Amino acid sequence: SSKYVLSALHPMWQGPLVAPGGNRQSPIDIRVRKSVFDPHLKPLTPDYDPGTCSQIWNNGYSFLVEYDDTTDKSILKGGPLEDNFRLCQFHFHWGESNAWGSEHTVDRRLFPAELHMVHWNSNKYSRFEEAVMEENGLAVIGVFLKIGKRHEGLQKLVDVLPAVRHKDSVVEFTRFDPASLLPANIDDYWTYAGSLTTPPLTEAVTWIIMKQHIEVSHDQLAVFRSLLFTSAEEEVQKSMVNNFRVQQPLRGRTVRSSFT
Ligand SMILES: CC(C)NC[C@H](O)COc1ccc(S(N)(=O)=O)cc1
Ligand SMILES: [Zn+2]
Repeated sequence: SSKYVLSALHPMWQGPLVAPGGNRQSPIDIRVRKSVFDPHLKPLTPDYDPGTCSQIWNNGYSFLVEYDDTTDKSILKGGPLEDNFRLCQFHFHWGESNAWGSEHTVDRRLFPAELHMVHWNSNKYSRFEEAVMEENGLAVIGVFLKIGKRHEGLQKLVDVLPAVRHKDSVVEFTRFDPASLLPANIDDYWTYAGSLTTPPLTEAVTWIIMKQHIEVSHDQLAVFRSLLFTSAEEEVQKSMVNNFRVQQPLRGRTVRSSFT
C-alpha cells in the first residue's frame, strides 16, 4: 500500500501527500560517521554550456533557472552515475532567517540555503517529464550555501530576481554558467537514492550532495526572500521563504561518500 507522507508541518502543501512506496524519500540528515566510503566512486564530470541557459521563472515554490535540454550540450557524467544526465534547471531552497533553510542536513547541521541542479537520464529517456517517473531517471547535485563573502557569479542572477517577484513571472535569462555555482572541490560528495522534495515526490533521484559549501553574502540571500509565493493578482502577498521539505526517514538506506 502506498504510504501517506504527511508533510502537514509544511505550510506549502495542503493535506496529505501520497509518496509512491515512501521508502526512499528526500531530504535526509546525512550522518557523516554512518556514511560508507566507496572507492569505486568516480570523480564527477559536469560539462555545461552557458549558451543553453534560457530563462528564469518563479513557479510559486522557488525560482528556476532553466536550460535548453533538447541536446546533450550541458551534461553531468561520472560520480555514481552510469549514464549521461542532461541539465534541465537549477533552483534553491532557503529560510526566513539564516539559521535554517536547507533541505539536507549534515549531522543535523542546517544551512541557510541549498542549491539543487536538476538533471535527467538522456540515455534512457527522451524528456524530463518521462524521467521524473522512473527509478534511475534523475540526478540532482545539492550544494549548501553559507553566509559569507559575496558570490560574484550569483550576482547576475540576484540582479534579475526583482523581475520575477511574483508567481508565474518569467524573464529571458541567458549565458549563465551553472558551473560558477559549484564549489572549488567537487570530488568530495555524499550520494544516496532518494526522491524529489516537492510534488510529485517520485523516487527517481540519485542525490549527489557536495561536502564543500559555497558562500553568498547576507544581502544576496535577502534578495531571495524578497520573492513572493503569490501571483500579482492575489490580494495577500506572501514572502517566498521556508520553501524546504521536512526531513524524511532513512529507511535503511546507505549514504556513500567519495572521500574518507
Ligand atoms: C512532473 C512534471 C510535469 N513537473 C515536475 C516538477 O517540475 C517538479 O520537478 C522537480 C524537480 C526537482 C525537485 S528537487 N527539489 O527534488 O530538486 C523537485 C521537483
Ligand atoms: Zn530542490
